[in-house]
Amino acid sequence: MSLAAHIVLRNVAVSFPVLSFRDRSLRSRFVSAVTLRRTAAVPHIVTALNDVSLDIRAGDRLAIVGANGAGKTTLLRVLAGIYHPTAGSVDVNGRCLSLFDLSAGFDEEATGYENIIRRGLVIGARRAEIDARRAEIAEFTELGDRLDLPLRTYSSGMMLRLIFAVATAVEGEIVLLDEWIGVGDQQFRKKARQRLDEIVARAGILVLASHDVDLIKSTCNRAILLEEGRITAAGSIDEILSRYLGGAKA
Ligand SMILES: Nc1ncnc2c1ncn2[C@@H]1O[C@H](COP(=O)(O)OP(=O)(O)OP(=O)(O)O)[C@@H](O)[C@H]1O
Repeated sequence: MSLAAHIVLRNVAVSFPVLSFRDRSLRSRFVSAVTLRRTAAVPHIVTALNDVSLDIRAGDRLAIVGANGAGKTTLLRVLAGIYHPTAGSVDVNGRCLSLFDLSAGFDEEATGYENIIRRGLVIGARRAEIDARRAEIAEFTELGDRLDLPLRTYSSGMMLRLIFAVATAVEGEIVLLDEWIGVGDQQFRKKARQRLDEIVARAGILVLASHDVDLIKSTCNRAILLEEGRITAAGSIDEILSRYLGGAKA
């Protein structure tokens, strides 16, 4: 386990400027089309994270808990360096392995082999590292010659095998996960689960954003509750889960 890994967030905010259209009725769209007048776009700011401060140290298995839209994925993306905060500071010390946003980096027209490289770069691997592990990744997928075919010809189970094989061939001191990736058929699932367990055991830090109470309880040792982009509680798993589940026994 890496003892150097740590993450410090201070007063982090993430906002998205979006344009919304106040009146999208059929009538108003017809009038706009006939008069060539454009429907007024209304600028709007969505605040996904607000004033988030957090210290995560080696040995922490942190669960991010919260309702839909609370900001969990946005927080993972900030930790992964995909989003830069609009306010506050983010200090991530250690290499991140991003095992969420499963479809990011894939190209439907590229072959399985080409996609191994694309996806590897997206999750944080270096090109030389992917090249060195190409054969091992290919073997883990058990897809054989199908790796020479374009991704659009893959079934969803085959696609998941590829995603998982790439993800687990790369080491990370900090592992960022949303759900435990449930992959393929029974035989592959067992092999995948074992590999993921090893990765998590080796990681200095695990951050897991999930709605799965059993997974959180079996994996994490501390938790935060996100509500409308803010951390409203931090503490033990039982404490945070019972608060999240509305006082029901977790
Ligand atoms: N790219 C974006 N543009 C505009 N708004 C966004 C964007 N990404 C996220 N949001 C908004 O930010 C808020 C937090 O979204 P986020 O995906 O982080 O929530 P979440 O807790 O992961 O939700 P879920 O449990 O449903 O996956 C939501 O209101 C969402 O609509």
